[in-house]
Amino acid sequence: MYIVTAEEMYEIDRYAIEKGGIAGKLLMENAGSQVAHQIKKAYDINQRIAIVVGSGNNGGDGFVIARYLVDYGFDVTLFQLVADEKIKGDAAYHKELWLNQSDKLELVTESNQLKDRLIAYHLVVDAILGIGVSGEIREPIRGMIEVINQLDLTRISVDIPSGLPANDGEDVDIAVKADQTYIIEAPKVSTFCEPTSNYYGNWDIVKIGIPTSAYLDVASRRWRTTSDVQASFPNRGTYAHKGSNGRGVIIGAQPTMPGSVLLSSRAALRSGAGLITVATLKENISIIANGCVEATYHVLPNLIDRLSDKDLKAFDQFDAIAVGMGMGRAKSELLSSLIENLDKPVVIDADGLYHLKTFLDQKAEKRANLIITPHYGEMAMLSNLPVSEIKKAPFEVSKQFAIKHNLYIVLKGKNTIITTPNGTQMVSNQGNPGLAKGGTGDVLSGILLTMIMQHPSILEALANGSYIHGMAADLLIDLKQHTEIDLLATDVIEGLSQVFRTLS
Ligand SMILES: NC(=O)C1=CN([C@@H]2O[C@H](COP(=O)(O)OP(=O)(O)OC[C@H]3O[C@@H](n4cnc5c(N)ncnc54)[C@H](O)[C@@H]3O)[C@@H](O)[C@H]2O)[C@@H](O)CC1
Ligand SMILES: Nc1ncnc2c1ncn2[C@@H]1O[C@H](COP(=O)(O)OP(=O)(O)O)[C@@H](O)[C@H]1O
Ligand SMILES: [K+]
Repeated sequence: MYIVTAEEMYEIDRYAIEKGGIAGKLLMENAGSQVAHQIKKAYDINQRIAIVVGSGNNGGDGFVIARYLVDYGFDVTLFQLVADEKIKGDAAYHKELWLNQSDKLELVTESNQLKDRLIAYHLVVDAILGIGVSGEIREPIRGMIEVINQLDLTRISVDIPSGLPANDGEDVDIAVKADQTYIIEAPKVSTFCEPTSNYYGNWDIVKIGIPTSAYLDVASRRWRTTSDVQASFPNRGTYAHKGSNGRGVIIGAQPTMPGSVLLSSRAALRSGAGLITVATLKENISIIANGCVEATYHVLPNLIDRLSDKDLKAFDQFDAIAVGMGMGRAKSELLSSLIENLDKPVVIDADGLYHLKTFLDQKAEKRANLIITPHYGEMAMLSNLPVSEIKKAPFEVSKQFAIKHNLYIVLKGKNTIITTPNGTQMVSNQGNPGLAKGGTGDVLSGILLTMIMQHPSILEALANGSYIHGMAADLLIDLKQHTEIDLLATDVIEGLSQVFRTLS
C-alpha cells in the first residue's frame, strides 16, 4: 500500500484518467459509493446524517455519499457551504444526480447558521476540503470547522479531515477532529505524522479502482501490511542449519547496562537467528549468560579503543553486527574502527548513535549497509534539528539524512519510518504505548539483526522487523496477556512466538 503526498495523488489520479481511461466522474462515484458502504456497515440506520460539502472534488464525493446513503435507508440532508457557482466539473455533475433524486440540499454560508442546523443531527460527514487545501483556512469555512468540532456529533471525514495538510512539514491551521476518516485510495503522508495523525481518528482506506501501475513511477513510500510481511518473510528449508539462519554478533554494554545486550541477544535468537555471539566486557558475561544460555560470548578488553586485528578477524566471521546498546557515551573509537574495517551490515543503536555522530561526515562513502535506529530524540541529536521539526516532517527529514549520509534509518515511534539510502520509505504502524519503556529499542535491534541476516533486501528486513516488534506488543494486549501499563521489553520477546504463529 503506497503512502502519497497531495501532489503524488493528483499525478496518480491523472494517470488513471488519462492512461487508464477511467473518467474522473467514475472515480468520484467509486469514492463516494465506497465511503457510503463503509458508513452503512459501521453506523446505525437510525442516525440522522448531515453531509457538509465544499467547493472541490471532496465536496463532489459528498454528493455521491448522500445518494448512496439515502438508498441504504438513512435520513440524509446535504449542506452546501459554498455558493452554487463554485461547484464545478465532476462535483457539479454529481450534485445534479443528487438533485435528480432529492430536494434535501440546503445552502449554508455562515457558521452560526450551520451550528443551528447541525444540532438536529447525530453524525456529520465532512466533505468540505480534501487534499486541495492550501494556505490559511479562510472564512467562513474556518468558522464552520470550529462549529463541527464544538458540537456533540460523530465526525466522519472523507479522504482527510478538512483543513489538515496531506503532506509533512506543514503547520496545522485548523482542521476537523474526526472520529473516523475514510481515506480515498491511498493514505496521505500526514496520516503517519504525530502532529497530524490524531485528527484522523480511526481511519480506513477505501479503494476506488486506480491501477497499481499508476503508482509505480510516482510514489516512493509504502505502508507495511500483514500480508506484505507474510509474503516476504523468509522460509526455513528442511535442511536449514544454524549457519543458514544467520550468525550475528552484538557488541555493547557497560557493566551498568548488561540488560541492554541481554535483551537484544534474546530477541535476536527468538526471532530465529542461527547463532548469536555477545561481545562485551568480561564482567558482564556471567550476568548476561544467566539470562541467555543460547548465546556465545566474546570478551572485549574495553568499549573505547579501536578494535584489535584479532577482534576484527573474529567479527568478520559473522553475517551482520548490532552495536551500541548500553555502550556508554564516553569517547570511543570502537565503532569507527568497526565500520572502517568490516563491510558487513551494521545496526547502530542507542549510544552507538552518539559515537557515529563524531565521524558521520567521514564515514566511508562506498558502503550503504549501515542501519541507524534512532528515536526522535536521537534523530534530533544526529541531525541538529529540534524534535518538533522532525515530528512535523519525519519523512522529509529522514529522506534527506539517509541520502546525504548514505545509510538506512529506522526512525522509531508510534509510526516507525524506515528509509533507504536512496530515499525509498516504508512505514510500520504496529505497536502501542506499552512499548514506550526502556529496553524495547534493544529488543528491536536484536530483531532487526536477525531479519537482516535472513533477507536479501535490507529494506524488507527492517520493515518486517519493525512490524513484528510492534505486532508482538499488540498481540500481548489483544490477547489480554498484558496491558499497556505492565508490558515489559522481555514480554515483547516472549510475544514473538505468538507473532510467528499468527503470521504463518
Ligand atoms: N480524480 C480525482 O481527483 C478524485 C478526487 N477525489 C476527491 O477530491 C479531493 C481533491 O479535490 P480538489 O482538488 O478539488 O480539492 P478540495 O476538494 O480539497 O477543494 C479545493 C478547493 O477548496 C477551496 N480551498 C482550498 N484551500 C482553502 C482554504 N485554505 N480555505 C478555504 N477554502 C479553501 C478552494 O476553493 C479550492 O479550490 C480529494 O481529497 C478526494 O476527496 C475523489 O473524488 C476521487 C477522485
Ligand atoms: N507510543 C508508542 N506506540 C508504538 N510504539 C512505540 C511507542 N513508543 C515507543 N514505541 C516503540 O518502542 C521502541 C522504543 O525504542 P527506544 O526509545 O530506543 O527504547 P530503549 O532505548 O529504551 O530501548 C521503538 O521500537 C518504538 O517504535
Ligand atoms: K474532508
